Parts: sequence; C-alpha cells; structure tokens
Amino acid sequence: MAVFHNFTNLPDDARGAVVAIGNFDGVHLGHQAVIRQAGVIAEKLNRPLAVLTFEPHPRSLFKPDQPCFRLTPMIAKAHALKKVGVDHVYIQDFTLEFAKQSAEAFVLDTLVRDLGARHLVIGGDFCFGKDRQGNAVLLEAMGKVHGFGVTAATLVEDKNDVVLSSSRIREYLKAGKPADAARILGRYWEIDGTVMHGFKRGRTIGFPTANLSMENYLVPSLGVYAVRVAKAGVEGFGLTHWYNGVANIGVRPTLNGEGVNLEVFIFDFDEDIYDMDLRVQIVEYLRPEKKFDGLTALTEQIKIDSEQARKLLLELPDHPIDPVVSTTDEQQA
Ligand SMILES: Cc1cc2nc3c(=O)[nH]c(=O)nc-3n(C[C@H](O)[C@H](O)[C@H](O)COP(=O)(O)O)c2cc1C
Ligand SMILES: Nc1ncnc2c1ncn2[C@@H]1O[C@H](COP(=O)(O)OP(=O)(O)O)[C@@H](O)[C@H]1O
Repeated sequence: MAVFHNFTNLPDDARGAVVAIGNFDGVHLGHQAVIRQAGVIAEKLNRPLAVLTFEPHPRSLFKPDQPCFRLTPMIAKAHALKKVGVDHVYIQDFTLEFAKQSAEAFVLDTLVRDLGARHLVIGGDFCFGKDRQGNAVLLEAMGKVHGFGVTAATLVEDKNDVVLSSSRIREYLKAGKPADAARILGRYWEIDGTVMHGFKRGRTIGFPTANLSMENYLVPSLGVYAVRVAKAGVEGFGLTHWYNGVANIGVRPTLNGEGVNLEVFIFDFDEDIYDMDLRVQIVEYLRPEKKFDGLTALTEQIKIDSEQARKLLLELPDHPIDPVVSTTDEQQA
C-alpha cells in the first residue's frame, strides 16, 4: 500500500483510482463496508482502490482546544486501511486554506486534476467544501461533465437500526465499555506507542509497567483494563505473539502523576522493552483509577487486578468479538 501526502504530481499508476472519501477515524465496520463497496467497483473497473482522508481531522482544526478524540491516529488508520485491501491512501493536509475552498474547486483541483479519480464512493451523509455545500448530488452532476462515477453508500446500521459511527465508539470508550466499542470496530480498540521511561517505581513493588503516551488518542474512562500486548516486529504487529496483561490508563493519583498515560504490566514476561513499539488491545474494563493511601495499598490492589485480568483473558473465547453487523451483510455495489 502506498501513502501520498502530496498529489500534485502523482505517478500514473496511482491515478485513476476508485476513491472512497472520508475521515474514517477508527476504520470501524461501517467504514469498512463503504471501502469494501469501493473495492467491488475497483475490481469491476480494474482500477486501484484508494482512500482520500484528511489530516489533521477537520474537527481538530475547527475546535483546536478540545481534548484529543481520535480512535486511530494516522499511522494506525493506515494500518487498518491496508487490512481492508486499500492500495493507495491519499492524505489531504487539512488547513484553513484548504477548508475554505468551494466544493467545486475541491472536485476540480483535487479529485479531477490531481487524482484523476475514476469513481468516488462516499458515505451517504458526507458533505464537503466551504459551508459543507458539496454532497452526492453535486458530485454526480460534476461526474457527468468530468467523467467520473459516484456511489453514495448506504450507512450501515446495527440490529436496532442505529447507524455505526465513530462517535458511538467514543461514547462507549468514555463510559468504560470497551467490549461494546469493539463490536462496532470489529476488533479491540488498540493503542500503539513507544515504551517511555518512567520513575522506575513499578519494579520496586513487583509490578514493572511499560508506559505509553495517550496524547494522540481519545482518553477513555480512566481506570484499569484487561489487555493484550504485542511487540512490533518486522511484519508490523501482524505476526507477533500476544501477551496478556493488565493496564492502568490514568494520571496515577497515588504517585502524583501528571498527564494521562497507559501503563501495562505484562504477565509472565521479563524483558527490557524500553523504546520498543507496542500495540495494546483494550479488552475489558475492571475498575476506576483511585488514589490509594500509599504504595502498599496500591500494590495489594494491583495483585487483585492482575488475578482478575488473568482469569478474564484466559476465559476469552478464540473469537471474542460478536460484531454488531456481519461483514457479509454489506450491500453490493
Ligand atoms: C493494574 C494496575 C493498576 C493501577 N491502578 C492505579 C490506581 O488506581 N491509582 C494509582 O494512582 N496508580 C495506579 N497504578 C500505578 C501506576 O499506573 C504506575 O504503574 C505506577 O505509578 C508506577 O509508576 P512508574 O512507571 O513511574 O514506575 C496501577 C498500575 C497497574 C499496573
Ligand atoms: N512484565 C513486565 N511488564 C512490563 N514491563 C516490564 C516487564 N518486565 C520488565 N519490564 C521492563 O520494565 C520497565 C518498567 O519498569 P518500571 O519500574 O515500571 O519503570 P518505568 O517507571 O520506567 O516504567 C518496562 O518499560 C520494561 O522495559
């Protein structure tokens, strides 16, 4: 899969794709359905399958003061898109200048001139351009003139007719319901990060914890989670061994910590993993973060947390996620 940040001079084989357009934060089952639909068209037309996405996320440009809400920072999003079979990812730098372009200018300059898009696929409610004037109707009219096709994909709903959305996943994670979030994502929510040095107190209480920054992620309900952990290898995270563990996501009030970190104790594991890249899957929520009366009380509680997480993870079935929609339910293009 190739990633393009600048597409004014794209090589010929990266042009003329079937392009799914959207923010796709989380690459959840609804996004995957839209992209798969684009994939079916790409196959029919014998063209590459591409995704056009915007960075930073438009919401963070328009509301810079709000806390991070991302489910997948760009690299994690690219990993997930690759898994869905995307050939090219076009990342449009989302600046104020770009945002104030008219919808027509975006179609002409970016989609037609730069990408030479053959066919566009958008979620049915997708709007774009200054004052959100661009939509499927405008694209269809312009496509007739400029020679591209347009498909407005139907939004995927769960069994209760509720549309799958990144916001719903965020709400579940903020409410301490990672299993419900996973059922919309189609996988556990994952935090990727590089192991940082902390204050080296974990090892003194028998629970060394690998510390990851949460700065590029939505902050979920602060507390303790049963997790699975993989080390990045040459194949990315694809073929690595998954370890079970227990993690605290929080500010460590007992030790007057600052800033939200994820700190994971990996079971039956004793390696120096500083500076390594880890992926942590958030499996289940165990309890809220608390301020304890000192390290002894904290240590006693971590023992209990560890036992609870071990038991829960050992009992986890092989295919623990029962997705809210079946991936074969998708409508055909
Ligand atoms: C399972 C688990 C649960 C934890 N729960 C809390 C907690 O509720 N409150 C708290 O202040 N620290 C808690 N911690 C401690 C911190 O997350 C961190 O591990 C500790 O401050 C060690 O810091 P260090 O990495 O800087 O040495 C927990 C740690 C683990 C592994
Ligand atoms: N079972 C384990 N789980 C997590 N980290 C471990 C484990 N065993 C060894 N380590 C190592 O110990 C480090 C954490 O020790 P800790 O005393 O908590 O220091 P720090 O405050 O720097 O995180 C990890 O970054 C990792 O390199």
